[in-house]
Amino acid sequence: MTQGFSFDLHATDGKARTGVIRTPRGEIRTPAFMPVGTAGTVKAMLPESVRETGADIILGNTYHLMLRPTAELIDRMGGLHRFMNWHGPILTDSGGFQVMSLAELRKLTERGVTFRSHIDGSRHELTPERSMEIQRLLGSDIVMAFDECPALPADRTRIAESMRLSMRWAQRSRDAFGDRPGHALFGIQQGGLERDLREESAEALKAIGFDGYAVGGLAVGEGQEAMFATLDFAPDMLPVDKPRYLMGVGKPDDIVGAVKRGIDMMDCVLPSRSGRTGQVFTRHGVLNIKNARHREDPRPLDESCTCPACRGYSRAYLHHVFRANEIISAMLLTWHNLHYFQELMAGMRAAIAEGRFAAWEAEFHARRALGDI
Ligand SMILES: O=c1[nH]cnc2c(CCNCC3CCCCC3)c3[nH]c(NCc4cccs4)nc3cc12
Ligand SMILES: [Zn+2]
Repeated sequence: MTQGFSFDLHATDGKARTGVIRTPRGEIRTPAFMPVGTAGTVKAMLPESVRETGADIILGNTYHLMLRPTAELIDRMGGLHRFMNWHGPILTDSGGFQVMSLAELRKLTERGVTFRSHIDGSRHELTPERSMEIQRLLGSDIVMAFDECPALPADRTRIAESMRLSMRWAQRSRDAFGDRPGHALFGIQQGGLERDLREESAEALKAIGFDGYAVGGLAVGEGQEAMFATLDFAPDMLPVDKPRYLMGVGKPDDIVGAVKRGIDMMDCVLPSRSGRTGQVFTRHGVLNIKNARHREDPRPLDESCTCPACRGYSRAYLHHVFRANEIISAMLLTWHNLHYFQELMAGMRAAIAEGRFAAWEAEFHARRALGDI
């Protein structure tokens, strides 16, 4: 076990778990939702505001930061925590997933991926070794192994070959990561929706040994039913005493279903990105503030929400500033959505600790069935 990094399980309720991940930069209450700080910022939010929403940890984005301003510059500035003034834990992704979805002229080989920057067309290479170096330069507390996530739909042969490549890259990530007390390296399980391939991947990762284990290869278009069917068996293949991180999830009901199946950590751009498009998450479901029906509505977004948007502003105002494309619109809607996602996590942590997760889940779904929100 990497010293300075530990995971304490406090309670379980069915497959749902609640606990704390301890790191030298602070504790992470699980189940945890991790806001995405793409290019060194959680868009439209000050770091202290992100903290106020209840987030214990944020994500940093290796792909964006390696291109601009470069990991070497951030290292010379004292690392990402100092650079962006976020002094809690940071998890950085390996860059691999973003390369495959954002970069141009990508070339994938056993060695890694070469690509051209979507910003200025410059040529770059990402390998397990380079990804570990970049994440070290950023000063990341939780480092993700360099993996390949196959785009679905893909046939079983392609999924098996991709998973086996990711397992070879997982070993190279582990070897290159070295021994960094207080810093953790997470492996990523692949294998699509196939039970035997997921098993082979889990066994390979456990043989290498990681401080935490991610369930990758999901939330890539398979749909919620297939994702939950896979989560009915995949997390159980991973060590019970280490954190389990489901990558890229998700909508509130995806998050609840994942926690119910034993997931401890999740990340998603949804609350921040959709906030900027006017999509608002409330306990009664989703609304879009640009809809004309909010034009003269004096009510807050959510009567029972204590965030600054709900304490100080009406839907009519938020409708106006959204339509006028005012900067405060992105600020208030992002704050509200991040606050809502953190409230969701806090509600589940308490429910699991008190052995009433099933009742909490039933109420979560019932609230959303109400009519006009
Ligand atoms: O197997 C995977 N390996 C590695 N990363 C994955 C990610 C990216 C997780 N968020 C990274 C963040 C780093 C900081 C910037 C923002 C992303 C996934 N995201 C999704 N679904 C959501 C999706 C998002 C886009 C297309 S699908 N499935 C994923 C599967 C994997
Ligand atoms: Zn609110």
